[in-house]
Amino acid sequence: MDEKESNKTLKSSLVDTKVKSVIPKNRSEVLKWNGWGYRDSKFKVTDQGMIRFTGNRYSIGETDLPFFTQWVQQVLNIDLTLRNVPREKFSSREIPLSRVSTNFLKILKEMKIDHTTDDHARLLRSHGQTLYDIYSLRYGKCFPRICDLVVWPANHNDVISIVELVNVHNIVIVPFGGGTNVSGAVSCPVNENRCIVSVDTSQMNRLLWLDESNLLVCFEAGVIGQDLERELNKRGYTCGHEPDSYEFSSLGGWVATRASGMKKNVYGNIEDLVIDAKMVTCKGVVEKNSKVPRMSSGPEFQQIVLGSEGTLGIITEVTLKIRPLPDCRVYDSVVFPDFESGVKCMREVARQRCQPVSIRLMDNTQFRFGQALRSVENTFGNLFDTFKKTYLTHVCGFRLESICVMTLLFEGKRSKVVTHRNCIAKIAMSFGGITAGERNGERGYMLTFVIAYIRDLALEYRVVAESFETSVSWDKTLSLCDNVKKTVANECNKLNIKYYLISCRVTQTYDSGCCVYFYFGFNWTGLDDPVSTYHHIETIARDSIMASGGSISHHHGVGKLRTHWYEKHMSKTVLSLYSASKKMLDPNNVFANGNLISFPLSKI
Ligand SMILES: Cc1cc2nc3c(=O)[nH]c(=O)nc-3n(C[C@H](O)[C@H](O)[C@H](O)COP(=O)(O)OP(=O)(O)OC[C@H]3O[C@@H](n4cnc5c(N)ncnc54)[C@H](O)[C@@H]3O)c2cc1C
Repeated sequence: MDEKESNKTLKSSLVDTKVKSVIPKNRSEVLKWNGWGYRDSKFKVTDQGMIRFTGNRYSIGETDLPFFTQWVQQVLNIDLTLRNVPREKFSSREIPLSRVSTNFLKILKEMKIDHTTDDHARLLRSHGQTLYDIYSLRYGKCFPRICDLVVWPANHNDVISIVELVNVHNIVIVPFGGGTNVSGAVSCPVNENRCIVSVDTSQMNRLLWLDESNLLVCFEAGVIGQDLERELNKRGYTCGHEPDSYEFSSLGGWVATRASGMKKNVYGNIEDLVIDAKMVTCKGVVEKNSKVPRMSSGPEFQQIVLGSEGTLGIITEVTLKIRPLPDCRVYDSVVFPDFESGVKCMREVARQRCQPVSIRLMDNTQFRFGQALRSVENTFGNLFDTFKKTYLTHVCGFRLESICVMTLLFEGKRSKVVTHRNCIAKIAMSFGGITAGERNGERGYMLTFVIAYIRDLALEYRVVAESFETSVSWDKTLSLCDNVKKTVANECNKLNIKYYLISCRVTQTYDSGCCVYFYFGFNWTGLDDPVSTYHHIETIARDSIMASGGSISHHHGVGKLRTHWYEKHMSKTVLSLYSASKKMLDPNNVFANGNLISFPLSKI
């Protein structure tokens, strides 16, 4: 290496920058306290009875959505004049009192560790984004148990001090990243009598170093996805990890839940991106002592950090692979006569290993739903505009009731993207697919971020909804989708639920299978307890997933919601291995958030 090159490495290695986050320490200044996302962004019904998306953060902002308005009325039989107004906030009387001792608070003060016992700060960090969480905040009772205290470590050393301290004082720790989990992962166990501390990692978000020679970066674990990506983009790089929640979820959360981003085909899932992750446990720090790309040195015990879900320690720093920013991004889309042709095409693309950064397939219901989310001005180029509709139905012989759409995102050098696009188009054609253009592809990806806001509107009009996902081998994909849809439909019929939606999309592909993501929602008019009913049907759907060869989760993790299946589907030896690790790393069970395994470890 010449001197100039080595100086560059040295210079780029010493970054250590505090990142100014889009999300302030007082989260509710910018984020909703009782729903998804930014406070200024939401679906609402105007005085004219039209659904509109507010704010200008997303491209469908500040426009009327007449087709969507019609769609919700027809499919879910929603009466938009009957709004179920959510509560403004809980009174202090409704929020469980903090049980922290004054002595412990005094010690934190002496140690200069930032903390609060404020009611709303504690409440905000005691839930994720499950239907139960959000429904309870808006219409139900406050959670029976919330954390007693929030602490904000400033760095790795603060975390070491906190972990030592809670062991001495027999206090429970729940690590908190972005709070976007959909598994009950940060909720406090109801029967926990010890004091519970939420360790909010958000102030631990420095870019520690960037190694341009080896394409590595090290961030503190509290950095939020969009902040991390912005800091890298400024310097000409990307990490390419883009879960649909990346605007609000944290690096530590991604590692702790084994997250998957939509661009995993090129950049990898989080486990492919992480070179090293420091985790502070009660018995010391788990970390590697070198940042090499691969090692053959016995079982990699350090992997235990991935998917640990806050049960073993606190992740403080993560070293990730990065890539130079791509020259261009190109969207595309393909229409298929039916879901089966689409799945077969995706399977062939995976077999030839020519997936672009992202490839997704929406079923007919989701396709229609996506088309409904357009404004009047935006009709041109849409698959439902008269010309295209006529072409698809009369010329190609497609039926609007069965067509589905594959959306594609390509990144890289322009010339390569062109070749890649042609290659996919050729495969798609052999399965009866017809290219539907960039615009439909781009809309598909933009809607990914906006769809998450719909549930809050739905709740206001007596619709409960949630998503659930799985991974499955290719040979079982179609039957799994079919079985789950039928199971849900049967159960809805049994329960006399007339207006519901169950739809799916294939979101990730692998050599041997894919990830399937379901949306399910129903109009609960006439039912007493919509959340329990939802939970009951989702449980039956998950049983059907497992019986159809699917997994407990592709990326949402286990949390508390899926412990039942985790315990059933892991072998006894695996459970004993986890139990032994837990007892060794956390002998006092201070990381007692109750994720993964719900029964006492002594029973294993
Ligand atoms: C709209 C929406 C879209 C989503 N899309 C995706 C997606 O595309 N892909 C995907 O993988 N997931 C997705 N999720 C799920 C969720 O965003 C991920 O699980 C995410 O990784 C959670 O990160 P977080 O920072 O919000 O973690 P939190 O919700 O704060 O915590 C999740 C778990 O991780 C633990 N944890 C957090 N930080 C640390 C730390 N530093 N050390 C130790 N443990 C820690 C917590 O204790 C908890 O057990 C989505 C969720 C929503 C609501």
